[in-house]
Amino acid sequence: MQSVRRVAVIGGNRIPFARSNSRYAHASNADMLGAALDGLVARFGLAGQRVGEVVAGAVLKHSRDFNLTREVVLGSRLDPHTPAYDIQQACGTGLEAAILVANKIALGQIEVGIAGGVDTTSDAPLAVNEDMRRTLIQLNSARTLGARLKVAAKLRPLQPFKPEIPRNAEPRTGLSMGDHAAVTALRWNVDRAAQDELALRSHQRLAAAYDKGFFDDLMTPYLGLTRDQNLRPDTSPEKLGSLKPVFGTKGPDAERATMTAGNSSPLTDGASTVLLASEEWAREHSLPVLAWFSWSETAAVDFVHGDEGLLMAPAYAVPRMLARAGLKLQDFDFYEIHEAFASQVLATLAAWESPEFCAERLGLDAPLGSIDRGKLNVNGSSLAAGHPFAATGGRIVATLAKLLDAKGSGRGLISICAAGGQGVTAILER
Ligand SMILES: CC(=O)SCCNC(=O)CCNC(=O)[C@H](O)C(C)(C)COP(=O)(O)OP(=O)(O)OC[C@H]1O[C@@H](n2cnc3c(N)ncnc32)[C@H](O)[C@@H]1OP(=O)(O)O
Repeated sequence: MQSVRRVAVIGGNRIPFARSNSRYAHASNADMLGAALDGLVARFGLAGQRVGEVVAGAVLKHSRDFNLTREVVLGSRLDPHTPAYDIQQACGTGLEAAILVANKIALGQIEVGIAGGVDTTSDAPLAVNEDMRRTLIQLNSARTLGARLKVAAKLRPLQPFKPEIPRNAEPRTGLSMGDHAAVTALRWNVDRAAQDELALRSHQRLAAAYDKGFFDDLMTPYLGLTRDQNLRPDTSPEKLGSLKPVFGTKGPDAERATMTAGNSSPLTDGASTVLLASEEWAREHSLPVLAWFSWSETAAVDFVHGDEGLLMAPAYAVPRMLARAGLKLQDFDFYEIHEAFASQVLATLAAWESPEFCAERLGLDAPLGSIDRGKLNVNGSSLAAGHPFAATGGRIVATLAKLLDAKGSGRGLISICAAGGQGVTAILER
């Protein structure tokens, strides 16, 4: 096997993210991923080229989209001989796709690849209920009129019309992501003011990045949007402070609920793509390297039987990755911690500062310590940009790579929590 090679992040392209049921209400996952990919192909002159692999995914997708990514590639200007496939690791999908592509490049299996992700909650796959589904399948395979009538007789009036609507909830607990995060917020004493402050900063920083033109070469306008629709440059501590809690509002701790629509990421539609390549490929194509994709780690927590917290897996993944890379938590110029909820970011930082957590859960002699908050999500994150689940990883990789390129040297940490108690993390270097 070939020895490990350096993996270059060449650039990214996404479409502006839209609020659910708004500007992209009539766009499908294929439309949006196609738009993000078309922009990437145009930006890097990839039309007609056979790329080693395209890996992407969607958390919510229709059954017709069994290999959404391949369909999107076939509809793109890439050479149709480009292999492509879907993966799914909830909100970690986009970053995990980048890790898969990076690993193949590192091992010399491919020279260049594209990672991506897309999601829409506006076009969520509604299914008919279980009884109706089975009956329809039987009806379709019944061979004679008599057999069909027999199956059709099983249909009860109105019953067929009760759909199964996908819920943003954990199958094993029935709790939403937000309600899980609310339990963790209490466990780590994350207060409301700190969450609102993080949210405010996210909006201010994203707005400033747009004003500076930071996203000009990372984004393609789509369906009339040129900026993320959720961005509220005019939000204020007063407005954020006036919003009512929406998660953790039931049960004995309802009075202590702190999570609102302002300090939670919104339901969002959007897509992103990232171009990764070997150093040689970048040189041959005269494309500059923004950053190197150097380390990654995933972790999972037992949120069903244990008290680790559904969205706390990055708190475990990052220290493992640091140990392998021989780095300290403070050895970074940028920290990109996905803002699923402000409370999730703050609980993760509190865990790394906690001597008890670091000793008992991570087996460390000393806590990881605190980070320079000025280096955290410097161009905003999901609270302001929105969070189309599988597209968030690509947004973050491209953003961080460009930040490192602009700085000229340094290191950035990516941390993404995901449903199912998983966390996907990575390090980019320049
Ligand atoms: C691993 C992971 O990433 S887990 C995360 C997965 N994602 C999720 O779970 C999504 C969580 N989010 C949600 O479910 C929804 O967005 C909710 C429940 C938080 C909010 O939904 P909605 O109530 O539809 O949100 P909406 O956008 O209407 O906001 C509610 C109100 O807050 C206001 N608001 C929201 N954000 C802000 C802000 N930053 N500043 C000022 N006002 C705001 C809105 O204007 C609206 O006010 P109005 O009622 O006067 O019109």
